Amino acid sequence: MDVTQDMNAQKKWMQLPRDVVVGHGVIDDVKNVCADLKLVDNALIVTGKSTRKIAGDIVHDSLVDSGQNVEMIVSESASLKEVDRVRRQAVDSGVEYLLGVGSGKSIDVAKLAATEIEVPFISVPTAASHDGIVSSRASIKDGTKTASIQANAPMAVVADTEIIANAPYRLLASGCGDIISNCTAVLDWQLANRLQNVPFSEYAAALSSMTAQILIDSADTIKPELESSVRMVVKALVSSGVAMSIAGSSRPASGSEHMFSHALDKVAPIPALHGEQCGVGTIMMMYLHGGDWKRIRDALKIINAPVTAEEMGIEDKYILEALVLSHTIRPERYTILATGLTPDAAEIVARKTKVIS
Ligand SMILES: NC(=O)C1=CN([C@@H]2O[C@H](COP(=O)(O)OP(=O)(O)OC[C@H]3O[C@@H](n4cnc5c(N)ncnc54)[C@H](O)[C@@H]3O)[C@@H](O)[C@H]2O)C=CC1
Ligand SMILES: O=C(CO)COP(=O)(O)O
Ligand SMILES: [Zn+2]
Repeated sequence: MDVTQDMNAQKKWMQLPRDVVVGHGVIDDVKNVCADLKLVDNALIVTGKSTRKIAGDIVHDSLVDSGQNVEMIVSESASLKEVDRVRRQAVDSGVEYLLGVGSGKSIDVAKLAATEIEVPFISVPTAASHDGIVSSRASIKDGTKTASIQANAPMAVVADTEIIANAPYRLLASGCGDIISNCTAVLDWQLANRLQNVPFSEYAAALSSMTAQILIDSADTIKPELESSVRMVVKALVSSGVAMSIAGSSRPASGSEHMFSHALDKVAPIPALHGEQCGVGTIMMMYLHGGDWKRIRDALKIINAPVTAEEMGIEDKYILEALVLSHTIRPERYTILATGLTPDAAEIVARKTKVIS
């Protein structure tokens, strides 16, 4: 390989948020963050029905008071149809930037719409339920399929710990599950590198693993309605998002446990939250890796995140169906699942780890 080729092979474009603001009442700083980024007019806010009242209206009024033209759209679902609707409104109104104010669905719709029209996007999460609040990934439904789409990372993340602490604690516990899932995601990534020479970033892997380990070690500090707990989880989600940006993919934070979660989204009539499913998936995939699955399970229990099918409100049969389906979710991504679990092997995993009784 000549020098130019080698240099191209080494080229990597890492997109990271420019500003990350975390703290009590920082929602009032959104206007200052926009000013700092020279985003001073023509904004479109994407929010949810309930999160509009919690934060969307506050951000809207604050930006209007600072002299900006601001439109707001309530997004019902994280679907391609919704992204198109937002994109069309943004183009028709000639907006200069978008803000996702709410939970994962609103943030993903804003993130992908902003990417498609090549304008900046600011993430203002009202819950710390998964690392999508920071990442450059967008999970968007296209019919019955949910695709994980590469998008632009938010230019800024403004996480108001007071608002997030007041969200249902289940959402914070879900965010913890998504962080703890980094444990098996990194093990899968290392395995894929050894067996298939898949490109691997030591820095992204170390950051991702360390983030999960710190949270596991601090599990007993994660309590409902505590802003210090929110700060810890948000910083961990930021860290996971940065690891994905360094890697240029979701590999540091998404492995076999995520494939299980995506499979459960397909087969379960009423799936649980993303982070909850990933947490339970991590228990079982850690067992397959021959790792300390009990430590994972104990940490999730301390945090009061679900560790069984029953606690997720999902029937055992869907856990087994999802386990057998998991390896087909992203066949190009090699993990411990390899060519897939047989039905009897799936039952052994789920029973040994007490996910099903
Ligand atoms: N882009 C990415 O990297 C990722 C994206 N996702 C996607 O994110 C979506 C799931 O996001 P989630 O936030 O887990 O669920 P969600 O977006 O469905 O929100 C869950 C519920 O929490 C409510 N909520 C949010 N903040 C609240 C607050 N402060 N007070 C009271 N209620 C509040 C919402 O109104 C909603 O009813 C899915 O579409 C999933 O595919 C999941 C993981 C990663
Ligand atoms: O959820 C994610 C990381 O936590 C994103 O991963 P996916 O690429 O599997 O959607
Ligand atoms: Zn995730």
